[in-house]
Amino acid sequence: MTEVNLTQISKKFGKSTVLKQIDLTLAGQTIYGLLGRNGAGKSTLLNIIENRIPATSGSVQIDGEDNVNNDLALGKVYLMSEQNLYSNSAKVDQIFRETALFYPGFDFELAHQLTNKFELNENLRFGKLSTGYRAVMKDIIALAVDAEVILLDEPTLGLDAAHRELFYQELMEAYAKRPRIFVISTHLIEEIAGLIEHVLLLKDGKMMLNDTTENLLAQSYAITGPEKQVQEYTAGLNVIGHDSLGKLRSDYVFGELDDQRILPDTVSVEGIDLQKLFINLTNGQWEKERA
Ligand SMILES: Nc1ncnc2c1ncn2[C@@H]1O[C@H](COP(=O)(O)OP(=O)(O)OP(=O)(O)O)[C@@H](O)[C@H]1O
Repeated sequence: MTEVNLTQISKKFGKSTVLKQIDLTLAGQTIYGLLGRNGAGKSTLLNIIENRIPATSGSVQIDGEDNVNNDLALGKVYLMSEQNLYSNSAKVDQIFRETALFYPGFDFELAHQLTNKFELNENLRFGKLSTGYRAVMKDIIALAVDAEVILLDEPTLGLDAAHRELFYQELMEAYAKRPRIFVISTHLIEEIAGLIEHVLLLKDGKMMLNDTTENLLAQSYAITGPEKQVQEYTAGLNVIGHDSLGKLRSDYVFGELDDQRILPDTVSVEGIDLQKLFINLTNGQWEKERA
C-alpha cells in the first residue's frame, strides 16, 4: 500500500507564507477531506505533493522516495485540478489515450461507461467543452487512472447538482472496487461529509486538524438552552462558536465536556455535523470566544 509523507513542508509566495512546516502522512485505504477556507493553501499543498510546484522547504516522499523529478514515484499519484493541462484541439478520447501513456493501467472501459452516464461526447474537442464538462472529463480521468493516490482539487466545481451527485456515487463505487487513498479538497462539505473518513483542516498555513471524522464528531457538541444557563455550563470549556435565537443560545464545544458539571434540565447536549464544526473552527470566532 502506498504511503505519502510530507515533512516540514513550507511554501512562500513572495513575502507571504502559505504553508508552514506541514507534517502529514497519507496512508491506508482512506478518503481524506482536505478542508480550509479560500486561500488556506489546499491547492498549493496538493500541487506540491504532485511536484507541480516546488516547496520552499521540506520534502515529500512517496513510498520512501523523494517526489522531485521522480516519474516512478509520481506515477503513483494523480492530481485532478482546476488547471487545464490539455490542448484545446485535443478530443476527449485522445486525452484519455494520452493519459494512458503516463498511467498505463488506465481503465478505458470505466471511462467509456462514465462518459455515457455523464453524457459527455468523447468526440468533442477539449476547447469546445463547457466549464462543467471540462471538470466532468477530468473527474472521469481521475476515477479511471490506475494510481494509488488520487488527489481531487475541487472536483465538483462547475458541476450541476445532478452531476455532483453522480460523481459522488461513482467515486464511492470506484473506491469500493479498489480502495486506495483519495484526497478531496472542497468547499461543499455538507455534500461530502458522508464520504470523508479523515479530516485534514488547513488554517493559517498550518494543519489545524488531522483526525478521523468519527473522532472529531465524537468530541463536538451543541449545548442549547437559555443563554445564562448555557454560558454557565460551558464556561471554561473549548467553545468554538455560538448561535443565538431570541433568548435561546447554542454554544458549540470542541473537546471534552466536564462530567462533574450538572446539566440543567433546560439545557440540552447534542452532536453537531462536520459542516458546523468546520464553519465554527475556521470563522475566527473561536479565537474571539477564547480571548
Ligand atoms: N502562483 C502563486 N503566486 C502567488 N501567490 C499564490 C500563488 N498560488 C497561490 N497563491 C496564494 O497562496 C494562497 C493559497 O492559495 P491556494 O490556491 O493554495 O488556496 P486554496 O486553499 O486552494 O484556496 P481556494 O479554496 O480558494 O482554491 C492564496 O493566498 C493565493 O493567493
